[in-house]
Formats: sequence, C-alpha cells, structure tokens
Amino acid sequence: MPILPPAGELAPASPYVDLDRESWSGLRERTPLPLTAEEVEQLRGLGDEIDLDEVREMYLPISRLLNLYVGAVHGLRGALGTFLGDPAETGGVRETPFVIGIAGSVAVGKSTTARLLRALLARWPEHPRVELVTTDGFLLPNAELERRGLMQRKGFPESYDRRALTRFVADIKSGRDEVTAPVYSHLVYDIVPGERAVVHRPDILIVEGLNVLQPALPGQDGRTRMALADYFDFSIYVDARESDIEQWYLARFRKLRDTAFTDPSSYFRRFTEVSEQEALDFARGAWANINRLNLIENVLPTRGRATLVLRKGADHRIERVRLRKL
Ligand SMILES: Nc1ncnc2c1ncn2[C@@H]1O[C@H](COP(=O)(O)OP(=O)(O)O)[C@@H](O)[C@H]1O
Ligand SMILES: CC(C)(COP(=O)(O)O)[C@@H](O)C(=O)NCCC(=O)O
Repeated sequence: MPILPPAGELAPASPYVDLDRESWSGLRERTPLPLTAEEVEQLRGLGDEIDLDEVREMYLPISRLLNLYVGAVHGLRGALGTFLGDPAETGGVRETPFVIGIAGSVAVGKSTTARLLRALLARWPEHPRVELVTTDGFLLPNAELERRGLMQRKGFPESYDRRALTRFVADIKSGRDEVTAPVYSHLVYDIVPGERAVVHRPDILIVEGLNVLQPALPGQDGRTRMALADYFDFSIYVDARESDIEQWYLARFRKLRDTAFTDPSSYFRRFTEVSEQEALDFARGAWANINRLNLIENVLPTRGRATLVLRKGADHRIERVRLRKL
C-alpha cells in the first residue's frame, strides 16, 4: 500500500518529467531538419532502424534542448568570469567546451544516437564544431587485460584506464588546443598501437561509452577524485528492454558474420568458418556472461544520473523520454 505523506505536507517532487512520443515530438517547435534520408542512413549503425521521420520527431527536440542548454551554460560561465575578474586571466572560463555524455548497454545504439546528435548539433551557427569520442580508446590493451585476468570483463569499469579517460576529458574541458586519445579497433578487438585520435578545442564534445556515468573511483588517503561525469554539462542514457537489446546484439552478430568478420584481420574471423548455429551460441554466451552482466551490475545502475533517458521500443523507435528537471 502506498504510504501517504501526513496531511498538509507535499509528497516529494519527482526529479523527472516523463513524456510520451507525441508530447516530446511537439517540443521540437520550429527547429529545422538539417539532414537528408541518405545522411541518416550513413549515420545509423548496423541494425539500427532509425529513419528521417524518427530523427524529425524524436531527435530534433533533443537538438533544440541542447542548443538552449549550451546558451544557458555560456551565460553561467559569463557570470563566473565576471565574478572572478578578467576572464582572460582566469583561464577563459567562457570558452570551455560544452560536454555531453552518452551511456547505455552494448548494442543499444549509443553510437547512432551520438553520431546523429553530432550532425544535428553542428548545424547550429552557435556551435558548429562538434567532436565525438568513444571511450573504447581507453580500454586496456588485450595483453594487459590478459595479465590482469580481465579478458572476459571487456567493457566492465575495471577494463578501462579510467584515470587517463577522466584526464582526457578534463584537458579538453580546460580549453587545451590539442588533446589526443588512444584508438580501439573493433575489427582486431584491441587498441591500435601508436594510433591517436586528436581533438581540437570543440564547441561541443560528445563522450559516448558504456560507463561514462560511473561514480568516481575511491581516492587514496581518503581524497575525493573527480568522476568523468563531473565534467559533463548534460548526459543521455539510451535505454531499452533487456530482451530487445539481446535480440539486437544477436542480430548484429549475425550481420557482422557476413560482413566485418570476413576481413582476414578480424578477431572474430573464426566465426565465419563454423556454422551459424555455433557462431550464435558463442554470441549468446558473450551476451549472457559479459554484456548482460555488465549492463545489470554497472551500466543500468547509472541510469538515474542521466539528464535525459531515451527509452527505445523493439523497433528502435523512442517510446518515452524522461528528462531530469531537478
Ligand atoms: N565485433 C565487431 N566488429 C565490428 N564492429 C563492431 C563489433 N562490435 C560492435 N561493433 C560496432 O561498434 C559500435 C559500438 O558498438 P557498441 O559498443 O555495442 O555500442 P552501441 O550499439 O550502443 O552503439 C557499433 O557501431 C557497432 O556496430
Ligand atoms: C568495445 C566495447 C567494450 C564498448 O566500448 P565503449 O566505447 O562503450 O567504451 C564493446 O563494444 C565490446 O566489444 N565488448 C566486448 C564484449 C563483446 O565482444 O561483446
């Protein structure tokens, strides 16, 4: 039975506003659609069914909201600059990039969301330079994962160099001209030796990855460390039913078996040489023992921290949107 507050007292306000498709879609107002059907097709990931109507109805309101947030945060930075005196002397707080984190399970479609938002946000004249980085570049190399007994934990928080990832975003946030990150290859399933991705002072930085909303690591000597999310101005959690995500993961594995896995340098090439049934048995195991476990133990518990939760249905269309208002 629900416990009612004593007469005269208000129930605690929910920190979220929950909207269905129709209500959310109306919030795009007159935001123009700057993409064509062909561009959407190029941006969407393998198996992600998003089309131009979905972008117009559900992604344009996100673009409008983020444009308003960027303006508001710049206003706040102006206030901080005024308080601190000459902004140039205080590290130019006004010019700090706006940072967006995008979290969610393996195979939920984070990278499609991130690429679409990058394209939509870059069309606003106020913030044309939008950079996108994925956190996989900060995975420990396979040799190190093996040394630590973590090869079956790829994607779990402990499989990343979390300090380097946080430092990377902190450096961009502090307005450095050029910041670099290691690069991960899905094809060879490892960090690419010697390769670096370069980020040059963007107006907006999008950081996409499984664990971007994880709390801070406990520091030594009782000192508090900064978490990656402490550098975010806005965060998005891409959500869906666990059974739908599993189906998307398996369908993608089947498609990859006919495409990327046939490349001689693919780590998964052996699955093109066994029956589809055997390959899918492996994928089911990887889902159950690695990715589902990580979703339940680490990723899903961070959902409540996101500014915006996009809940997708089995057809990949966003069914509901939850926006943090407090
Ligand atoms: N084994 C693989 N080989 C090639 N590409 C892959 C492989 N696994 C995942 N990808 C691609 O990597 C990207 C990130 O995938 P993932 O981490 O599952 O996140 P999401 O599906 O939420 O974007 C996707 O574009 C996906 O298609
Ligand atoms: C590379 C990933 C850990 C995702 O990295 P992210 O960019 O989210 O940090 C993930 O896509 C992955 O490959 N997981 C390993 C388990 C598997 O092969 O399904």
